Amino acid sequence: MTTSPESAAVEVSDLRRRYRGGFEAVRGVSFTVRPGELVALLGTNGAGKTSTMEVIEGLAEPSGGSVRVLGKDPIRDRTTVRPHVGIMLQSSGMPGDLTVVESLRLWAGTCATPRPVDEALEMVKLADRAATPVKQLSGGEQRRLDLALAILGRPRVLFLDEPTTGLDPESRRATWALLSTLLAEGVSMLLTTHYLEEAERLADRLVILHQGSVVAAGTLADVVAAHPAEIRYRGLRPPALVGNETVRVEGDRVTIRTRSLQGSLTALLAWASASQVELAELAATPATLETAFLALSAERAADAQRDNEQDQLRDEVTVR
Ligand SMILES: Nc1ncnc2c1ncn2[C@@H]1O[C@H](COP(=O)(O)OP(=O)(O)OP(=O)(O)O)[C@@H](O)[C@H]1O
Repeated sequence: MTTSPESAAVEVSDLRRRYRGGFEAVRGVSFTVRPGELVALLGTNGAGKTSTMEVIEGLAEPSGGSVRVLGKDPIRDRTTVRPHVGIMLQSSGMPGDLTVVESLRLWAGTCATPRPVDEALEMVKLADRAATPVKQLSGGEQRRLDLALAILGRPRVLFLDEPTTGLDPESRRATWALLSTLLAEGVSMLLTTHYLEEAERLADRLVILHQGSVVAAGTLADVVAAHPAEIRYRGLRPPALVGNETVRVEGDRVTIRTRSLQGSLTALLAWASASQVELAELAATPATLETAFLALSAERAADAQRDNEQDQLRDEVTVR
């Protein structure tokens, strides 16, 4: 199966997924994974990441919109697409009585051009656990076996659902290094994670979901640039600085949010020096993915509360 180099590895257009019972978990999601890039799908619990992934992986039908993997429909064209795809679910579901090496051999039998099993074991640093029954693996070792199974068939596209959950910091870094190597070899990846550092390290682009919709997307720089930096200190309220700040004062705690960190900080220090004001515990922090993510969640919660209050008001007016 060939695709032209510029065609997308994954193309998701206006995807919708409604569960039996009527709940719509995915509400018009669109994004692209280009060849050789890693896109991280982020969002709070229940945002719709797994619901989206399952449709892309061909494990569930969409109720609207479309998904293409290597230009094909992952369900209708399953026999063409599946040999080129590696999937790491939240749990592989391998029988617990099989050993690690038996699991890999069993799975290798389903792949067209599998890697040697020993190579896959080395790649995830599980060679010393080859003869261990799967049910005796630790949670982190189980996750590494899941990854070995996903990469065994030399996939062109990898779907990774929380690949480093439960891994210790050293194993997490080893997994990041392995994924970086595969990316450099041209493998395309779509990954979900709750570890924002993982997304910062690995992702070429981010897609942030909230209640089934995309609320932010782009490179890390794009997503973070949409959010202000913060300056905090204890002391007096400052005058207007460069003009685009918002200032919050609680007791003697001052928080300034600004889109021009250098300009605001320079003006603040100049004022403090000229007025001989002390800025105790002064700290300046640029926006990070974490602050952007928390701000997006807080904005959406505030939107939901406002909608709720408006609905209540409307109901009260209707009753009267
Ligand atoms: N089988 C189902 N039937 C009905 N609703 C479901 C079903 N599975 C998931 N949901 C709902 O769909 C929404 C999205 O769930 P999903 O598992 O996709 O979220 P997620 O972003 O992967 O969350 P997490 O980070 O907790 O894994 C949630 O509100 C969830 O309760």
